[in-house]
Amino acid sequence: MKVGNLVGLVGWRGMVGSVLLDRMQAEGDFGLIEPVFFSTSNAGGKAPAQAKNESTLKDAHDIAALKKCDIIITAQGGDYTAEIFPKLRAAGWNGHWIDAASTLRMKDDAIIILDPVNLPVIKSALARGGQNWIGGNCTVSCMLMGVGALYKAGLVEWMTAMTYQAASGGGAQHMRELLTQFGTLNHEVRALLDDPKSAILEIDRKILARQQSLSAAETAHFGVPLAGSLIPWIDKDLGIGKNPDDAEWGMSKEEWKAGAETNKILGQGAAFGTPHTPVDGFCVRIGAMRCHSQALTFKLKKDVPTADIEALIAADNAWVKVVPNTREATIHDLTPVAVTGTLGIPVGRIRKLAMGPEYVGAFTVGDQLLWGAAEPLRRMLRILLDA
Ligand SMILES: NC(=O)C1=CN([C@@H]2O[C@H](COP(=O)(O)OP(=O)(O)OC[C@H]3O[C@@H](n4cnc5c(N)ncnc54)[C@H](OP(=O)(O)O)[C@@H]3O)[C@@H](O)[C@H]2O)C=CC1
Ligand SMILES: N[C@@H](CC(=O)OP(=O)(O)O)C(=O)O
Repeated sequence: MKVGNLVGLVGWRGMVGSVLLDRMQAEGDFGLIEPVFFSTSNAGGKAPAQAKNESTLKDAHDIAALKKCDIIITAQGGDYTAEIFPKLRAAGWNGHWIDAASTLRMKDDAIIILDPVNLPVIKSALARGGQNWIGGNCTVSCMLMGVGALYKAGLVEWMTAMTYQAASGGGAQHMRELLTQFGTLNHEVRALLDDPKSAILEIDRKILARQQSLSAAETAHFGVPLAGSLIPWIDKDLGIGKNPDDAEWGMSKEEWKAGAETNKILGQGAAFGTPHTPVDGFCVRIGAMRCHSQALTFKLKKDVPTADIEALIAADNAWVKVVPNTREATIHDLTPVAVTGTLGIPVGRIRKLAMGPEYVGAFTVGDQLLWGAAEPLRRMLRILLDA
């Protein structure tokens, strides 16, 4: 059945929502829909420029107003989803819910959307009457956009991902806090930096002293200094399982998502214990702004020549780009600075590892607000409108 085009937008003013609106504008999505803009804080206020007939903001808690929409896209956050989604469904709404938040991701009736990787999974759920379409974890989505080809080819026995995740993953306030910390540290040693004869160990000592004395207000969001440091834990502590055989033994929630979501996106068993490809590693917050980077190690099911691996990856989708494994290409093309604000997903450092011919390393970078959050949502909208 043809899906209607009355589209409710919730969370459009936030960081993810703003990136989403920009992309929808750039791709002409607003020409295909009748948008209705909602707000949790400013109902009755002026809707943004993309509004057509509905020029004022509706109340994002008004179930009756939400119920009129054929499709709702939300980047408002998990608390909003947890509160509103069950009420809407309980009120009999059977429209399509497209969501950036993780709340519903692992529900049986939800599909994690990343169509360049799992269009068949999406199409088959749509044919079965699926209505809940949830964006994946940013790190997982960026990783699969880069190396999904190896999974699709059935080559992966297992994979580890060691991540270098940007401040934006925590939200806008985390980005501000990181930059403020950088500024504070720079200010601390400014005079010494300006003097070419000053001693570097004196600068280092002052920086460390300032990092260690940052106040609670200066570390309110990350909890500890991030500028000039790193934090090897992201998202909740899942705690210690009942016994060491528990798959979740000692994992952070971000690390758990790597295995659970990768397998669910691919349409394989999502839970540990069901047939799945083991994916595990360590997730680390670093002082980048909005690109997540990852060092990947694969154990392949067989020895595949490096050139064939590169060719498979390069041919997988329109956004992935293989970066030659040279110093020059790597330092210019395989960094957050090179990738930020683009949909490009470079994959480089592809090489066989010393452990044996089936062991392959790779490094990939992705803008976590684009492929990691906003882009899969607007592409799902287009899939629904085209259905
Ligand atoms: N940040 C990320 O990397 C990712 C986030 N997500 C999901 O998206 C959700 C939203 O994330 P994010 O966009 O970072 O959250 P934001 O905090 O930027 O925005 C969320 C909402 O906060 C309200 N808000 C209050 N003050 C402001 C302000 N000064 N500027 C803008 N909005 C404001 C807005 O709602 P209103 O207009 O109704 O007041 C807005 O929609 C997350 O909770 C998460 O579930 C998913 C993937 C990645
Ligand atoms: N947890 C991610 C960001 C994020 O929002 O993830 P999720 O959508 O899985 O909650 C990070 O901190 O980098």
